[in-house]
Amino acid sequence: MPESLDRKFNILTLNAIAAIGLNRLSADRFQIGSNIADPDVILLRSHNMHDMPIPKSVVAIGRAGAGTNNIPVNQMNARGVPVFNTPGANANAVKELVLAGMLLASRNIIPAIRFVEKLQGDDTALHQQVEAEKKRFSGLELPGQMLGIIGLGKIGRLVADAAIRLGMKVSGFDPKITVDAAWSLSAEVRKVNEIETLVHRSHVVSLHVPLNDSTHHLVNTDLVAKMQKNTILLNFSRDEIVDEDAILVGIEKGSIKNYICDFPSQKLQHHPAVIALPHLGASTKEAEENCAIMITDQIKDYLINGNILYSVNFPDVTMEREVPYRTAIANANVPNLLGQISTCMASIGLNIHNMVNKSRGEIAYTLVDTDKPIPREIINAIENITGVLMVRYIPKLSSNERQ
Ligand SMILES: NC(=O)c1ccc[n+]([C@@H]2O[C@H](COP(=O)([O-])OP(=O)(O)OC[C@H]3O[C@@H](n4cnc5c(N)ncnc54)[C@H](O)[C@@H]3O)[C@@H](O)[C@H]2O)c1
Ligand SMILES: O=C(O)[C@H](O)COP(=O)(O)O
Repeated sequence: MPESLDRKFNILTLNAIAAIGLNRLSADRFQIGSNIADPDVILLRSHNMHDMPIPKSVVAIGRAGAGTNNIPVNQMNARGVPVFNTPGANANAVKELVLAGMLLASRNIIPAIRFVEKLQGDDTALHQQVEAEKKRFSGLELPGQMLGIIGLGKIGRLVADAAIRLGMKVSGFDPKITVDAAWSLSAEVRKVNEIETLVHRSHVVSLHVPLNDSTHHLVNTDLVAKMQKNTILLNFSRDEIVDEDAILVGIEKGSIKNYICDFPSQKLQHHPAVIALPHLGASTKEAEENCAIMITDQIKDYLINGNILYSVNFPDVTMEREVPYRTAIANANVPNLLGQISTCMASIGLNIHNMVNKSRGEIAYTLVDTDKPIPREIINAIENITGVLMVRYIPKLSSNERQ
């Protein structure tokens, strides 16, 4: 058995990943560190990978979290490298911060706290100033207010459920909603087909979309102009989903009462109507642990069995192991590649025991189990087929073979 089949997998971490997750990768099979050469896998949270060279050795990238805009996913497509994330694992943490933001804004809590901090005098003086000035911070209650949610995925749905329980009315806009997400949505969420209509009807608007070309500056001057007077706008998704100049104009003109976000910027810093948190949405012990457990389990199953679950660029592909000899192939989604792969295997009389092939956009992924081991020259021949992007031969080694 070639040495390379029995070596440890190298895992490079670019951010701190909760130990409860990393501990699932046993030391006999995985070497993990923040300074590992020739990594098989890169694990990260928000580290920006766009400007770093990604070693040729990398066969997967695991994002312990939801957003993958910090990862060059298109570049990985071209290399046949799946990028994984952890849908839903930090959704409750974000939901709680959205609720906090909504309450902070609707009850004017931040300026009220600042007012109290500046009070001077003895208790009698403090009491007099409090009672004289508290009307400045009078707020609104949430029941009956309309919350408009843009993006009804893992987080948007939880925000909708919580808001309904608080007595709010909820509308949602999500032209790309998945069937699963639609099934799990409360029947009380009113579907709105145009984003302009949604913001026009809402007292509070919350953004829960990924950042990509189609959502960049989704909230722009035109959309802000459609908002009701005194809208509370929450952005716990990504900074570039809003045009910050449009936010400032909206505040100036009175259509935005408060902008609450998780992404501080120089332009918005110190603005009295802006509440900015330091990207805290997923920063709870529970979310960090959920994400770490989920991503390490996905990566382990991919490295050892070739199975893919929750990738943002590859289809979900899993197959039970009935025989030890498995090959995983990533290729361009073009005609006749499967035929060429099976011809390669048949050329030395290899019998295919089981096979699964799925495609997603321009990528296809195949798991092939054979009754016998595959010689290196056949793997090389498959690698040389035009359109094949990555081949991994991942036999399940017996304890004898592993020694
Ligand atoms: N602040 C934080 O710490 C934090 C934590 C987690 C996630 N996030 C951000 O929140 C985003 C959403 O997370 P999620 O877990 O809910 O993801 P998700 O994939 O479950 O949901 C995203 C939803 O947005 C919808 N969508 C896509 N484009 C849209 C568009 N143009 N208009 C309306 N809807 C659109 C999709 O159909 C999907 O239903 C992440 O991509 C990430 O950027 C931030
Ligand atoms: O997309 C996400 O999951 C969040 O933005 C969380 O990012 P973090 O893992 O860096 O806190």
